[in-house]
Amino acid sequence: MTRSPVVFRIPMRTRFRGQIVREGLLLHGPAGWGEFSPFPEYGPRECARWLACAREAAFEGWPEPVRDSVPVNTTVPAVGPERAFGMVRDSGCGTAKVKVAEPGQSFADDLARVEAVRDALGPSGALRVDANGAWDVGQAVRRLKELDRFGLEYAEQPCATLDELAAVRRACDVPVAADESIRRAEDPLRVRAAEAADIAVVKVQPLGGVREALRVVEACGLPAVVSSAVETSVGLAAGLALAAALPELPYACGLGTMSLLSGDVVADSLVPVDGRLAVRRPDVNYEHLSAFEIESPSWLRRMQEASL
Ligand SMILES: O=C(O)CCC(=O)c1ccccc1C(=O)O
Ligand SMILES: [Mg+2]
Repeated sequence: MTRSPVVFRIPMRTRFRGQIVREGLLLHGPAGWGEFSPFPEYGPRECARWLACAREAAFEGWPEPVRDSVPVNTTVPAVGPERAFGMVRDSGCGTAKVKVAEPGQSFADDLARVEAVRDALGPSGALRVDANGAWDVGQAVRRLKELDRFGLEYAEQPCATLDELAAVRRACDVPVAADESIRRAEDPLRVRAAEAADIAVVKVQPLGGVREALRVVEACGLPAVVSSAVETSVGLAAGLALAAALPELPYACGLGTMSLLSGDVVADSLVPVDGRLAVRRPDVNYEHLSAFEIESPSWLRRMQEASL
């Protein structure tokens, strides 16, 4: 029996991307549950791809995995150094991604957070930063050189545009990863043509599902880092299916984001153990779900508008 869509609202443990709650809609079909949780600022055109991902999960299921677990990074929001140290130590992950250049934060705050994360990881850990496109080329080059004192694996979206990313790449040794330039682009393949990045960050919801993301990665020809959009374990499972199905997986995935949410809609959450997620698809648990379920005609409308 197919169930009606359910809307959830889950408080975040710390503010992330300026948000304090994560909302979305869960869609049920013969293949299981899918998550439709575009960010508030996304319009119907972008939302159509997010919905395609939920529909693939609910009606088709995913391609066969080629591995049974995947390495993940822990994600460190714009918190103070003590908190950042504790989050990384408690995560058990050997790779950490640190948010930098967030509104209201100074570069001194970023430096202190990155230093604390390096201390928590030890010298053998991998440390990446994500500026969400906030720097201009000059700032990016100077700041990445300074942050690289702590040893950077790569910098995610240091600047907003492809031309800027290409300029940063030419001027600095830290590898560049494209996130928003893939996630919000009409044509994600332009990243490669512009020689704007060394690495492609791929998220299944904004790309339109696991199969579509596999096609984008193949056509793009860059090594992929599979990441979440901070989803419940229903949405994370789709990202995990992509990471499990990619022919090559050279980097830890940004799928260790359950720790950013205060609850989940499944009983057996996709939480990493020793820095890895076992490849599986947890089922919705109605007791957990009911704790976060809300009435929301606006989410049903958002889904309809994304279908037009
Ligand atoms: O990559 C990760 O570690 C987690 C995902 C993440 O950072 C993220 C989650 C939601 C929206 C934007 C981003 C981002 O990478 O900028
Ligand atoms: Mg990013």
